[in-house]
Amino acid sequence: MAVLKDILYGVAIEQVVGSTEIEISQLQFDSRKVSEGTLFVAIKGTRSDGHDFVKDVTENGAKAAIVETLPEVIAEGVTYIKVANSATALGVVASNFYHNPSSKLKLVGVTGTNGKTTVCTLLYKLFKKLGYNVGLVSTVENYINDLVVPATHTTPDQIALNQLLNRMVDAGCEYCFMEVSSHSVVQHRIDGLEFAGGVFTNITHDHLDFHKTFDNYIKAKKGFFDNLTSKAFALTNVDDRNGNVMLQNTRAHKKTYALNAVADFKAKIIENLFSGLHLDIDGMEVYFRLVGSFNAYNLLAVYGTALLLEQDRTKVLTVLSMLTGAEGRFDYIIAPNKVIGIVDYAHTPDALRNILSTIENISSGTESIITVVGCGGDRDREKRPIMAQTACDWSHKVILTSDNPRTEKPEDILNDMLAGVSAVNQKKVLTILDRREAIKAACHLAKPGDIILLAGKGHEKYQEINGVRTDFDDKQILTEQFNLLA
Ligand SMILES: CC(=O)N[C@H]1[C@@H](OP(=O)(O)OP(=O)(O)OC[C@H]2O[C@@H](n3ccc(=O)[nH]c3=O)[C@H](O)[C@@H]2O)O[C@H](CO)[C@@H](O)[C@@H]1O[C@H](C)C(=O)N[C@@H](C)C(=O)N[C@H](CCC(=O)O)C(=O)O
Ligand SMILES: Nc1ncnc2c1ncn2[C@@H]1O[C@H](COP(=O)(O)OP(=O)(O)OP(=O)(O)O)[C@@H](O)[C@H]1O
Ligand SMILES: N[C@H](CCC[C@H](N)C(=O)O)C(=O)O
Ligand SMILES: [Mg+2]
Repeated sequence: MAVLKDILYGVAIEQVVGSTEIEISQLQFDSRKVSEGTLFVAIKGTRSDGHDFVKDVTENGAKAAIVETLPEVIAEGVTYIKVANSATALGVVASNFYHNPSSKLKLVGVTGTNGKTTVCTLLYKLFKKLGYNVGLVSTVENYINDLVVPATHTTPDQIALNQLLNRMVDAGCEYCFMEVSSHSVVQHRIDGLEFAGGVFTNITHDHLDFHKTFDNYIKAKKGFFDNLTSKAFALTNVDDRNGNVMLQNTRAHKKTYALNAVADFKAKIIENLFSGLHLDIDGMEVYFRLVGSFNAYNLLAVYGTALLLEQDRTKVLTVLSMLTGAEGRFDYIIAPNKVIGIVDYAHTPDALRNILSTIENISSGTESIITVVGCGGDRDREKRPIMAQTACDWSHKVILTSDNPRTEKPEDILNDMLAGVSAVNQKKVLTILDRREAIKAACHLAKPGDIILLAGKGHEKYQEINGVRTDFDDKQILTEQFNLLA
């Protein structure tokens, strides 16, 4: 419970109709979940407009509504707060309602097309091992210290996020590492939060269905840094061509990391092996268990963040050298007949190219690389032909299959992918709609020593077809198939 006036603190109010001295029992932006005493926040979404439900919610017990446009009929006993942006207002109100949790711990946000989960998960594991109570907000799962809280989004909505952060504060967490998706910046899910720091990994092709242009996508990521305060740090990858763009208008302390460019935190790859990376990191030679040159960037981002959070350099590197990455990222198993299977979450062209070039670099050159890959439905269509082409360019055999078709026809997605397969590559490609059958086929094709890459689903435990999620786990299916191989 809270008094409306108190939780409106910091909201840019344009007009108030009714009393703000009323008790609020819960916050809600979904009319279907309103109960007695709710403060409803009307948000214009991608499919509908919350303002269309303001009348319904007041009939169902809502006592107040935050709106961008006042309704024609003002219900008696209901308070209306008019603002310019209700999603931003929700961020501020949710923060107040849950006692401003982000100001009570050190919250670090990580943004970028790829590497967010890896960097946040490593930071979470590192700070736990350094002896702190820590929270994690990530695509795979959220953590309140040791307690797992299932994740629904990469970055939760304003209410879920502040509620989660509040539980972290109650559990004594001193740090929280969270992924900041570009959707969350544009939809103001992170508004009202106080960040101790922001980290940028990279930006490459993805989510153009939502952002429409690459420029808008860059602006979305930059928006996160633009809103950091002068007390925060902004750590960016300056080997990425847009790394410096993130720092252009930020008030935060600007810090950089790179393998190639001049930067505050530097690393060099000494060896990149199947067993892990051997790096020179700020003049110290360290072995890490993560594989692939892209992970040198992730490790460097983690190292830089830990130092900016005033941790001891030697302790950080010692712990970091023992850590494994996030579930479903370069997760490999070896069959009894010595076929190697790798499950990875590469679901963008850049990630797919990185993972396949890593596999090529660490393979002996005599084995075949068999890639099983699909593209998500109701998501960026433009990446589909590019991902198929990338798979062909770096593999000996490619099986195109389904990866969460959602509400789209799986055949249509495969046709979009096939458009990227050149005439010369046609003979490499098979299309098998059913992902389980595609994995089985890859296992049948593989000879001892060959490498199978299952890309795109990583940790996911479901396949979403026609809006229905059924149990599906790439690694489990691969393990079953491997056990059948003599
Ligand atoms: C495209 C997108 O991002 N959609 C998110 C968005 O929903 P929306 O804009 O479509 O909402 P809408 O259906 O148009 O409704 C608008 C408003 O009316 C309200 N409403 C609607 C119907 C009704 O009967 N009553 C009612 O009150 C809704 O609650 C909402 O407040 O706001 C919702 C509430 O915060 C999110 O749950 C929803 O995420 C959907 C499920 C989603 O799939 N999002 C993905 C694309 C996403 O966010 N991904 C990113 C990153 C991915 C990555 O890691 O690369 C993430 O952070 O997870
Ligand atoms: N720094 C990086 N640069 C490029 N590719 C990377 C990097 N780190 C990881 N990848 C690739 O991207 C995939 C996804 O990594 P990760 O889950 O860490 O990214 P993410 O940014 O959290 O993705 P999402 O947007 O889905 O939340 C990995 O499985 C790997 O193939
Ligand atoms: N968080 C990303 C993950 C995509 C993973 C892939 N398996 C897919 O379903 O497209 C998204 O929602 O776009
Ligand atoms: Mg993620």
